[in-house]
Amino acid sequence: MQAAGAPPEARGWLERLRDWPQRRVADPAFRRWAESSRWTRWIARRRARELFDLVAGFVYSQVLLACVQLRLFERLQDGPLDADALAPRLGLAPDAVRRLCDAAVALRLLARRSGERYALGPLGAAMVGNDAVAAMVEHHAALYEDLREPLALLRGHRDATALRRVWPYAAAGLAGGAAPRSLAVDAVAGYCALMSASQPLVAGTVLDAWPLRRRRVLLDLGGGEGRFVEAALRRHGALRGLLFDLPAVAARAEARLGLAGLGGRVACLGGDFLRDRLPRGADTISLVRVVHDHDDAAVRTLLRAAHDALPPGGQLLLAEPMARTRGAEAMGDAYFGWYLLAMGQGRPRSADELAAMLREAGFGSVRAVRTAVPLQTGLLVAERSVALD
Ligand SMILES: CC(C)=CCC/C(C)=C/CC/C(C)=C/C=C/C(C)=C/C=C/C=C(C)/C=C/C=C(C)/C=C/C=C(C)/C=C/CC(C)(C)O
Ligand SMILES: C[S@@+](CC[C@H](N)C(=O)[O-])C[C@H]1O[C@@H](n2cnc3c(N)ncnc32)[C@H](O)[C@@H]1O
Repeated sequence: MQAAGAPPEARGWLERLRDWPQRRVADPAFRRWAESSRWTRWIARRRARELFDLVAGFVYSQVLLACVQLRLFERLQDGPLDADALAPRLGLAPDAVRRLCDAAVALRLLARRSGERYALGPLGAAMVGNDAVAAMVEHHAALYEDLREPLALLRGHRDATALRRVWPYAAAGLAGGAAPRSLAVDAVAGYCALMSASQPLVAGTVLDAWPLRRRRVLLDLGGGEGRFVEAALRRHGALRGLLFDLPAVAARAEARLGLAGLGGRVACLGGDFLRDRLPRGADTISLVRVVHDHDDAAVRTLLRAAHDALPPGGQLLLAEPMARTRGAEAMGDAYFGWYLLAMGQGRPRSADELAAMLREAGFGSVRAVRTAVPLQTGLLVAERSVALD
């Protein structure tokens, strides 16, 4: 194996072959030739468009944000409207409506119809009633504030990031940060609401991929306000639930699940899953959008504790967006990689890395389960061996 960064002549022929096109493209004279040749210019145009999308990504995001804030997609649900009809409903001048809608058409959020009317486009249609994605889009103000100076983030110069205020348990390791266990109910309200609103991206996808038939008790670790446990209990009438989260969050879950009429089937327990003994009695444990929040040492502690809390044959479901997801690579290492950098802890991990950590924690078998939309969540199911381990 060659050391990374080895000189070209020292590298294997296969690697040099693979890198050859990029070396050619990196030469401005080659690019000039390839842009004008009839055989290659389609590739040049496609690369130009892809690169332009990276340059302009923030602008596109803000067009989407404006549409979400104005509830534009819902307003077009009953049929196309022109700028004059939209203007009073959006509280904008007709020219501003056209500016927004033309941009949205270019991004396939909207589509143009005769009579200068605007209709839902293929991407805008998928946003109608999609409160989960809308909530994510709206909270990105904090992320973008932190990303304004990417090098400061990379160099670790930004302790007081906006995202750390959104996720106060991530600030717990910092000087002056509260221990997660002592966070107040209103300190967790913001992220609990965001997680509740976005849980529809996850719960149905996970439970479709891995129904909890024949499972008796589900313990949802870091279960937030209980949306996942609620979805599982509603699907499986005989299932009972346990929810474990920080005390302030568990209290919110208990109140919400009680109002939802599930108080008799779920117990909500407050504690710190990195320091406290986990409750016993569950044959299934779920970690939904929890592991990527934590650094490797904490994940090892958590997975080992989950393993020890399960009986032989017990199952652990680990569901979260995963790095290197085929077809959604940018979601993992680019989006979540930088989101978690700004948040101050954790990292996205690939299914293979997570599987290795699960085995290291003692699980005898680990399988990757395909979900309908892997961009929204991947899923690993690990089983504690029946034989003594
Ligand atoms: C009818 C005819 C003739 C043709 C139709 C053709 C057809 C079949 C079209 C398909 C239509 C369809 C089903 C579209 C589906 C679209 C979907 C599923 C879109 C999904 C989009 C999901 C998105 C954009 C998800 C975004 C998620 C984000 C940004 C999540 C962020 C999560 C964060 C920040 C979590 C934070 C938690 C922490 C701190 C990391 O732990
Ligand atoms: C990103 S949220 C996910 C919530 C929920 N599972 C979901 O998918 O909607 C992570 C959850 O882990 C909880 N959490 C973080 N650190 C914790 C700790 N040390 N002990 C217990 N819960 C913790 C947070 O309070 C939060 O509810």
